[in-house]
Amino acid sequence: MLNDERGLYLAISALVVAVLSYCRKYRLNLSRPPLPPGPIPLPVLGNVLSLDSARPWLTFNAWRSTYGDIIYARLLGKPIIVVNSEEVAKDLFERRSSIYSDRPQSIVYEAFASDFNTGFMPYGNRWRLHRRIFHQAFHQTAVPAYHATLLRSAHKMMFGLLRDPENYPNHSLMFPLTYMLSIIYDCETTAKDKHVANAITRYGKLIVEGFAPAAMTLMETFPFLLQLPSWFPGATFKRASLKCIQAGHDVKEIPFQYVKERMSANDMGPCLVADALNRTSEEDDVTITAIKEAASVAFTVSPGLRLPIIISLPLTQTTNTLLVFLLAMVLNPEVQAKAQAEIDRVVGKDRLPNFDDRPALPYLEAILRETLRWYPVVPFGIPHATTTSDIYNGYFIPEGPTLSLSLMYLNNEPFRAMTHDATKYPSPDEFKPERFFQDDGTLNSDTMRLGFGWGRRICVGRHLVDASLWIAMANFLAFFSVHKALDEHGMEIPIAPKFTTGFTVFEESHLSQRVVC
Ligand code: HEM
Repeated sequence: MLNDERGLYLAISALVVAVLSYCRKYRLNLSRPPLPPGPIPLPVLGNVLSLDSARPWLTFNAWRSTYGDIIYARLLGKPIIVVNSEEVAKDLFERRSSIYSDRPQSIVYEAFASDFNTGFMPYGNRWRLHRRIFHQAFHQTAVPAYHATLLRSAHKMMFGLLRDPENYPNHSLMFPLTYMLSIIYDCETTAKDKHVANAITRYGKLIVEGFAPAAMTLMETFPFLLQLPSWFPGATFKRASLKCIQAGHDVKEIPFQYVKERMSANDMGPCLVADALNRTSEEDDVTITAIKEAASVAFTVSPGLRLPIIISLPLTQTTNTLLVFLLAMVLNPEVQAKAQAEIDRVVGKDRLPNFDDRPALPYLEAILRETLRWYPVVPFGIPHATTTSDIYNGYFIPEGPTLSLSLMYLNNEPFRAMTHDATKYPSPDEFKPERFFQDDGTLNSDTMRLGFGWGRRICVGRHLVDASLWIAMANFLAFFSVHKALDEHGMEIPIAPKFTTGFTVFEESHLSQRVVC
């Protein structure tokens, strides 16, 4: 009897709490400003059925014309906020960066050895430590220390192109891999150092295989799939996860031990890991772990990469930008010729360009900016999330990790909408480096940093990327040209630019281009 009374009492209490909490939520909903406008969601599915999954930017563009620059939608129960203009992006990610610098989390990050990736990490102390390590190595005034390495890597790419011009996408992949291995681990891509490169390649391969976007959605929807024992029939995700975790451990440890051993043998040149270790006490385990993790981030991979060789995401982005540059050159031979004439005038024909030539080559500078504008290769950016709720322009922006306030859904077409905003960039689809010049013939102040994100999560590698792309483009144009390939009758094969969809885009029309010296 006593038990029954207690049970009844508990049930009534639970009911009262539930009703009160519902009323509180209801009152709060009534008293708070409205959510941003957006399409009406279906129960459970949200707006997922109206989304073009292969080309979500088409849906976002359609929504944009109806709902404006900031849109609220739900995808399978997950709220997302689509930011559709540069102005709103700056307001939120820069002016209110203390609120909008988190990242949405997923249970698959840890299961697929991606939780140590700075780009996916929640806003907090571990992320701050990573950013500090990157900042020390890659801030604007640190980058000239890498000029010699970048130049050497560009020359290596040129030798590759000279020997084997057909294979230029591959040489464009090797270029960032060569300089990054050197800058981070003082390691060459030679046979002697193969175990470092092998650990990186194995990690990349396993992540790309195991971390496909469809599998990721399945695991997020049914997290128990990751709890199954690995021997369980059909537990493929679990087995893939275990392999990735091992490879994730190796990709941090093997290159790190390589640096430590060479430091002990006094056989180490300057590099990110050695420099960071020299600044750190041996007992500071937290920082040492962060050094291992941050160093390997340059070699981390994302879902959906479709490339001839799997290297990392940051390096792939550099390669993809170079391939966009080559596409722009083959489609705009007059731009290529004008840049080559500038290089011939400033550098002459007896040597190759180096970084000292940069201020005297404004047209090449404009080509670099126009390449970043014409086709940004990280069309979705990386999603941001809020740490607290906010009110923006009269709209309520909810708090919480499920709020994916994201460049992700902002970009590709919307992001291209920013870089293709006809009021800022007239005739936006045309490749016109001239748009970056002022009436007096000098370059304007628009350095196209738009493609590297905003605020506290802005790309840490942007200054290095800028220097590496410039030196690669300068050396390429000084020595090579890219033209349309010829068919068996000697006629030019027309080029139809084709880009992969996904997190990072890869230009695929290279089969109808040829590089000549
Ligand atoms: C053309 C090449 C590259 C492009 C276009 C690019 C672009 C981006 C973008 C759009 C973001 C997201 C920024 C945001 O959330 O607002 C990002 C983040 C990041 N990038 Fe890059 N990136 C490139 C190369 C690199 C390289 C070479 C590195 C190597 C160090 C790198 C390291 C990172 C890291 C660590 C983050 C995450 C930052 C954070 O979450 O705090 N990126 N990048």
